[in-house]
Amino acid sequence: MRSAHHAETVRHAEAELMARLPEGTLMRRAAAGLAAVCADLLGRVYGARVVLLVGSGDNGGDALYAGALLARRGAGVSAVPLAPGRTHAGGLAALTGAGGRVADDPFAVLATADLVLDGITGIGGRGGLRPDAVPLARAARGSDAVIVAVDLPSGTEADSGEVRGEALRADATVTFGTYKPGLLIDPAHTYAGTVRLVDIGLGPYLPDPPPLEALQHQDVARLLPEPSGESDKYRRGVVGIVAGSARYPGAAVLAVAGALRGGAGAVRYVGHAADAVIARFPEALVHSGPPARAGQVQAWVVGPGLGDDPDVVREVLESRVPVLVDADGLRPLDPATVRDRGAATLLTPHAGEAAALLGVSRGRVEAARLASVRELAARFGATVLLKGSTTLVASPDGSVPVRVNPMGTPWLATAGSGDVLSGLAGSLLAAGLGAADAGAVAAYLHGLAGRDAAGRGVPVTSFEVADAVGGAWGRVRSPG
Ligand SMILES: NC(=O)C1=CN([C@@H]2O[C@H](COP(=O)(O)OP(=O)(O)OC[C@H]3O[C@@H](n4cnc5c(N)ncnc54)[C@H](OP(=O)(O)O)[C@@H]3O)[C@@H](O)[C@H]2O)[C@@H](O)CC1
Ligand SMILES: [K+]
Repeated sequence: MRSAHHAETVRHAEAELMARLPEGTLMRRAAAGLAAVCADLLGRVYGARVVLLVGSGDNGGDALYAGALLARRGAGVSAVPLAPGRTHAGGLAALTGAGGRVADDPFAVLATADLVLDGITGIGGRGGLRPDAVPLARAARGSDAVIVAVDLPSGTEADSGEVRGEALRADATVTFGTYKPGLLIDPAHTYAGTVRLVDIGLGPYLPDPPPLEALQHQDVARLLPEPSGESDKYRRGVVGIVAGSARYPGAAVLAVAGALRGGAGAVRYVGHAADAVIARFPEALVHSGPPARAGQVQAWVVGPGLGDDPDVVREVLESRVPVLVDADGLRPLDPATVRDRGAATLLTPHAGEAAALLGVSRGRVEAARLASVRELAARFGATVLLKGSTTLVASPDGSVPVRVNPMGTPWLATAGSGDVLSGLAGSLLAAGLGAADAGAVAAYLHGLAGRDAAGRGVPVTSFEVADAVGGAWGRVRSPG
């Protein structure tokens, strides 16, 4: 599991740890880890041209100490202070002592740099880059240099992943002590490049559980349902899929495709696309409805391609089993009805649907994904999976960590992809996973399957993604 903590929490942990250590130890640890990553990226340090963009705080200090270490190994290191007079004094002395210098012409050194370290702001930064930093960030981006952000890409918000203005686009980010939420959540995530964590010993001082976490293979493997020796198909769970319409039969077929790969013992389809479903998946049980008469299920999925059918959504929500509501099912949703349910509810909106539920613009949801998913979960008293390239899963209890899916891929932004995901997550619900686990595991497998299906670098269809889920499941179980 990868954990992320907010800036304020990191500061508290840092203060506790620093009280036990000689002054400057943490910054030296951070700088050593940072310099090691830079050396790795450069391949050959001797003779490399390194430029440090140095802000007024400790983020700049980290860059200066790391620059000093690289200078000692023979790199030509130039510092560009953005707030001369407020530059970290110890760091600047270390750099000049090691043979580094302050650049006379920042744009000239940036034009020929091999590596640029972004030490403008870290967890103390607010808002986007200030006007004086913007041309420097652009010059760095316009050069051939590898750009390494110190702790965070400057201009991104550590706690929320928001980008309020211009920010520096890095190829890699070296972060200290713990991940910051912004490194894992879009839009800031896309500015961070590859993220490397340097352990500076903060672990014992950070709260557990964290506010945000990202599953990894072994976490998903632990959560996957496992049929026991006595399982028959009904004990393994039946998932009911209420989806599709005469107009959109394809959504039903795709949701069933996802559900068949999610570990439930059987898939019961209810609706107007039964012929299309059975033609493609003869193993599915089909019923023309209504859902209450279709037979027992351990979880329902309602919504993909359903069209306008508020009555069927209401009927499914009245059931006593977990319900996943997606797509058209989200439109008629009333918070009180969902809050009053006796079983778990998992809502799976994309940004546009989340915006409609919250009564805000889609742009607002996309800019503030973490706040939006939390707000929805609180308002509906439900687990909410907000789709996107960094899918988030929030629980109704705000003290439970929000899960961020690290496996997203832009290849999944394709028609029908969400239908497969909802079937898959519903199947995991029927197999007995809790709503947050079902959502996070489904997003993970779906992302991995999307990456696998697009492995040849060609566009993928949603069926191909569904087909790749089995392989993803196997790989998570036995990596390598
Ligand atoms: N905590 C830890 O465990 C460890 C922390 N370490 C490191 O310390 C970093 C945090 O350092 P920090 O607190 O000095 O803040 P930092 O991010 O350098 O910003 C400082 C100043 O920048 C300014 N400023 C604000 N917004 C701005 C903007 N948009 N554009 C330009 N400037 C802006 C503002 O000053 P102002 O100009 O407003 O007076 C603000 O006070 C952390 O990220 C990590 O790298 C490691 O060394 C070891 C362990
Ligand atoms: K930075």
